[in-house]
Amino acid sequence: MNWQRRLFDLVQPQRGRMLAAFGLSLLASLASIGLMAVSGHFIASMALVGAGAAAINYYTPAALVRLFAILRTGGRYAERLFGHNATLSILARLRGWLFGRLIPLAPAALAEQRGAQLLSRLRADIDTLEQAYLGLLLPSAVAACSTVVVVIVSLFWSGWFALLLLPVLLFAGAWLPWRLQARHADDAAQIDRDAENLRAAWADALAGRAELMVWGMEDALDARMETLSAQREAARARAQRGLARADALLTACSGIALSLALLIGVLGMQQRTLEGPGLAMLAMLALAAFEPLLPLPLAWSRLAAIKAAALRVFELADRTPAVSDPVVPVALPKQNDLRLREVWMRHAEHGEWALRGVNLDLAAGTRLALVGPSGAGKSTLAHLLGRLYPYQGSVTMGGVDLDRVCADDVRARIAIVEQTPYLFDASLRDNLRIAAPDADDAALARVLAVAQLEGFLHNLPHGLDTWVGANGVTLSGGEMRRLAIARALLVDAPLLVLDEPSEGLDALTAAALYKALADETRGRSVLLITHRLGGIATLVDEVAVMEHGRIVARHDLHAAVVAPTKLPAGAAISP
Ligand SMILES: Nc1ncnc2c1ncn2[C@@H]1O[C@H](COP(=O)(O)OP(=O)(O)OP(=O)(O)O)[C@@H](O)[C@H]1O
Repeated sequence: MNWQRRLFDLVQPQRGRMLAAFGLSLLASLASIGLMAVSGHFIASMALVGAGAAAINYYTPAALVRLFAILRTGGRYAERLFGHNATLSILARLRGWLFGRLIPLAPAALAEQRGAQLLSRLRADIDTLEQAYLGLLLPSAVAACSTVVVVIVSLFWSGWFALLLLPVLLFAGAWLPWRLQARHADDAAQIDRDAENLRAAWADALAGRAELMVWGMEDALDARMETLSAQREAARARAQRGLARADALLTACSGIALSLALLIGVLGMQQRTLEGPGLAMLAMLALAAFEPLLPLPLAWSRLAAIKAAALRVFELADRTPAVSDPVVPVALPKQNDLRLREVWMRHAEHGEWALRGVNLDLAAGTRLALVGPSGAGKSTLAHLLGRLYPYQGSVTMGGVDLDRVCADDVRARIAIVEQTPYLFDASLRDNLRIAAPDADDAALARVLAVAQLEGFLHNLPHGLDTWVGANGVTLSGGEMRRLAIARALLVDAPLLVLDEPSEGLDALTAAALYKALADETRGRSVLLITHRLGGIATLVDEVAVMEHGRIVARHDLHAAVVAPTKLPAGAAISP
């Protein structure tokens, strides 16, 4: 299906609003043309009456002038109202639809997209698509229908005039805008590319402004932005010149049409087939016929950007989620024994394997620390358990493969605290309630206390209503991580996976955290991913060592001393 058809199908539910806006816009346009034509006729007639040349019916044209004037003014107002209403509904529909498509894609199927770029591009693309109706389709449809009506009306006055007017209108209303957009398609693509690069550079510069200042990179970034802006401005100037030329040609065409009207009118008067008022009316009609065509060059210059935005949005929306729920999902049994057999996983389709045949048994109630050098694949294992990436091999819980279970069911059994958790630009309360929307303040305070944030909460003037800022910008790394732990504790999951929970914490707080977590998760399984082995014996009973995507050793912490060669360099266990 081509992009126009898909876009049209998508906005189908708004067709009532779109049709209403079209009807009103056409009414306003025809009323405007009618007003000019009847006024021309009326003024010329009145002049002739004044010169004593004729007597006329004064009331009908005067009433028509008033009617057209009212319709034009009212129509324009209602057209704006309905047009913008239709556009906003289209925007809401497109945003909702795209959001629904993108969420299942994250993060695996969007792995190669930079977050800032994706965000800025989507915002801009959806805004561009919004113009497809109000900025392109509506003016084109109104211009086409108005032209047909003008030509039919002209036929009643002069067949010759209609015949000669038609090609001029077609040239100005169809050929000119089409030629303009075809000629400047490259410029439009360049403007589009530069705008996207500029937006991404801006987003990066804002997010990484501290680094840029520390490393003195502001000048380099300024220079890059200047180059991009200059390129974009040059393309815009070329496109503007093209637009100005098209506008000038359009004005020239209306002059030609006026000349034709006068020529044919004068000839008609000589042959007594037309009178003075008829000539004035034809002249005004010729001029007014170009009014609906005036927005077309600008409207059609948007086509390339709209097409590019639509193709990008559809390409993204058409991606298949890397992990999707099975067609016929199986329920998880009550048992919570986790077993991994020969599990292989990578982050991108043709990328390096991050897990290379992992075998791991985690019987219900087991508390295990997963240690190993950086890049060994520990966090990847956590992602796998969160059903965020596809894997090969077998991962079962209670004997049922997680592939056969709905991701939501898996996440109700396995709560994961990411190494770099994400906090939303919302209050502390809202960030916690993502995990348990019905949790009351007492429950939130309780899990915050387990996460050793009781004092922190106590010192906040706005308590749970405190705004944490975009990605928890107002919090320290350690506070963010503990907030994420508190969030995970709200889900009473039988298996808790903690990725570096003590990172950024002083030794005393880390020890208190492990102790509180041990009490809180009594009877449940814990998988603790960590580099810092100090104090872990409070929380876990066993240690597994991971290297190059495999588990290479496993030891009972309370029974044996861990083989030093299998621990990351510099690590030492102190119970
Ligand atoms: N999103 C990603 N896309 C591509 N490759 C990734 C991604 N995340 C991790 N990797 C790669 O996968 C491998 C395993 O990374 P992982 O984060 O699981 O290691 P880790 O043992 O948790 O390391 P650390 O202790 O430093 O957190 C690494 O080679 C890493 O570069």
